Amino acid sequence: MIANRILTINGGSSSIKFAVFDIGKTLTRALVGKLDRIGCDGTQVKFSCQDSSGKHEVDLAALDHVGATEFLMDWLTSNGIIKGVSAIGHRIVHGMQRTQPEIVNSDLLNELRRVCPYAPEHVPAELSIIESIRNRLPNVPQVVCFDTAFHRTMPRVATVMAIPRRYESAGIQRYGFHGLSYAYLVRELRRIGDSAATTGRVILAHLGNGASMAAVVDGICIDTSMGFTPASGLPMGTRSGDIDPGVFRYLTQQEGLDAGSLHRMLNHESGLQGVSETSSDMRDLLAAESSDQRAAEAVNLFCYQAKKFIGGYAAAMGGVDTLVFSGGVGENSAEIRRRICDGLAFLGIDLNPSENLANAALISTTEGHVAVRVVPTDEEVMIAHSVAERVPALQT
Ligand SMILES: Nc1ncnc2c1ncn2[C@@H]1O[C@H](COP(=O)(O)OP(=O)(O)O)[C@@H](O)[C@H]1O
Ligand SMILES: CC(=O)OP(=O)(O)O
Ligand SMILES: [Mg+2]
Repeated sequence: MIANRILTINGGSSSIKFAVFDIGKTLTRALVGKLDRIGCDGTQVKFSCQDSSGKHEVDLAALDHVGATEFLMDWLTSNGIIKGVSAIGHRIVHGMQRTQPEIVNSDLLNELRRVCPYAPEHVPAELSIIESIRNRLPNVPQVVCFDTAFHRTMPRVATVMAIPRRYESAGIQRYGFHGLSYAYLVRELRRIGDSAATTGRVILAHLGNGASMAAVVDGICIDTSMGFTPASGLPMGTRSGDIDPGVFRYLTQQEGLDAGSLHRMLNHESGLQGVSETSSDMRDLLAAESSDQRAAEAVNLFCYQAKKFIGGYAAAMGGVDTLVFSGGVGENSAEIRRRICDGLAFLGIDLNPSENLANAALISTTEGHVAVRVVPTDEEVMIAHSVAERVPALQT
């Protein structure tokens, strides 16, 4: 087989991000793109893609994940890209106890179908993408990379849930997510020579639509804010984050919500969207907060909870040497970083305002003991590396 390109697919609950890498001595990104607003009733799906010839954008009808995948594969085929693809890699949000990327076969797909109830927002859609590609390209190897794998090093004290022990056998525990992003950030810290990624205490903040943090000691994850599902921890675009279980009883008894509507409310109508009543998008809220108290409250709630997680992880690790901001909010919003770090000088966290405003790679002052960094994450390149390692024909 002539191995020359890897396609990566990062299927989210309402989006598919994709990239194509040329395989040479290193992996070179040839193309990136995204399909947005998948499965949103009556909403057009937007396709956008950037390659060396420029940007391509198409407005599509409302589509589910299979329809969006079919469009993507048709587009890649008609543009002559798919014939160069020798292997395909996917992010799978939940892998239970799995620690390594795996090549897809029928047995693995059957096993992963059993994982669906653990991450119903993500895994069914991710599997439907794999199956649709498999029908089309049965001879192209596909590799799955698990978001949970990074967190498998967490000690029991961080994974056990304080409910009756018997539920553990049903798999109820903290798993943690955003692991491909965290693995990339640790790798990047090492590449730039931050020794805390090898021997030290690091807090990684992946603040995007989905938002979480991880505490990493000597390169090993010891705790993370997402738990049994990606709905817990920090408040997010539309997810509540941590919530008092008493709310479930109240809402089921007083408001007549059933399990399905509770799930929908906590995953799709909560977080920034729920509190602001206008938008799940941090940019919209920052623009509106001076004239809209609800937007201001949503932003403040996000920053306050993020600050508390940093304090908690500093306590868990006995201090912190490096703090990393990543994800769409973490990489781009100086204002959010400023508010999160405000008042954390007692931990040695002190931002340099001009570097912070410039989204510089290092945004802390020399007076602070903590190196505060902005590192753009790259889940796609982590997937591509895993594909190159797992598919023997691709190894150079
Ligand atoms: N300049 C910015 N200022 C504030 N928020 C931003 C900025 N750029 C992007 N964001 C926010 O990043 C979030 C999306 O993050 P991203 O990591 O791209 O999402 P996803 O989880 O879908 O991958 C949105 O809330 C968006 O408003
Ligand atoms: C795991 C998770 O929450 O992923 P995303 O942020 O892509 O929704
Ligand atoms: Mg994301």
